[in-house]
Amino acid sequence: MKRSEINAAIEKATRCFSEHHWNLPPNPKWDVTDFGLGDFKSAGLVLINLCEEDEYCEKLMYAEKDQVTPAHTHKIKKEDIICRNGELIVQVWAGQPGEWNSSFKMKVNGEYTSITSGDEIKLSRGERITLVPGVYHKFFPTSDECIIGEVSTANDDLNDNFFSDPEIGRFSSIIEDEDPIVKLVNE
Ligand SMILES: O=C[C@@H](O)[C@@H](O)[C@H](O)CO
Repeated sequence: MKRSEINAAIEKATRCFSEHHWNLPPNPKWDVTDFGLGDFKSAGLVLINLCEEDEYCEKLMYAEKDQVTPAHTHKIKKEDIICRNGELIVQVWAGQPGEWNSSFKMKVNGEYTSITSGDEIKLSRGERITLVPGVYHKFFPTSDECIIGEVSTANDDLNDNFFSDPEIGRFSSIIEDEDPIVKLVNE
C-alpha cells in the first residue's frame, strides 16, 4: 500500500481516538495493513499495540464502515475483541469458513452463547466477544467509524495469523510516495 494511505489512515484514527477521549501512549506502536490486497478501503485495519508482554497484549484498533479484517484464526492467541465505539459485526466459524457448518459455544459479553458457524454477531459500544484459538473470525464496522479494543494472551503477528484465503498476508509492502509520519511496528 502507499505510504500516503498509511499516513492518512493514522491521521484519521488519531482524530477519532482523540474525539472519543482515547488517549494514546507516548510513541504509539502503529500497525497499518491492507492485508496485502491493495484495496485498503475494502480490506484494512489500523492498530496500535498498546502493550505487548510475554503473557498478554492490548491493542486499540480503528476501522471505517465496511472495511473488512478478513477471516483468520490464531493457533496460540486467545483474544477478546471489544467494540469501544460505533458498531462492529464479527462473523465467526468453528473452523475454516465453508468447511464447517457446526454449532458451537463461545462467550459473548462473558456468557456462553450457542453459535452456528458463519453467524454474524453485532457488537455495540461496550460489548465483546471471546475468540479462542481455532475460531476463524472476520470483522467490519457498520457505523461510519469504529474504535475496537483487543485484550489477549501473547500476540505474535508474524507467526500466529492464519487467513482462510492463503493469498492474504498480514503485513503490506509499502510504496514510498511521501515521507512517513511514523514508523510502523514491522519496519
Ligand atoms: O482479530 C484481530 C486481531 O487478532 C489482530 O490483533 C491481528 O493483528 C489481525 O491480524
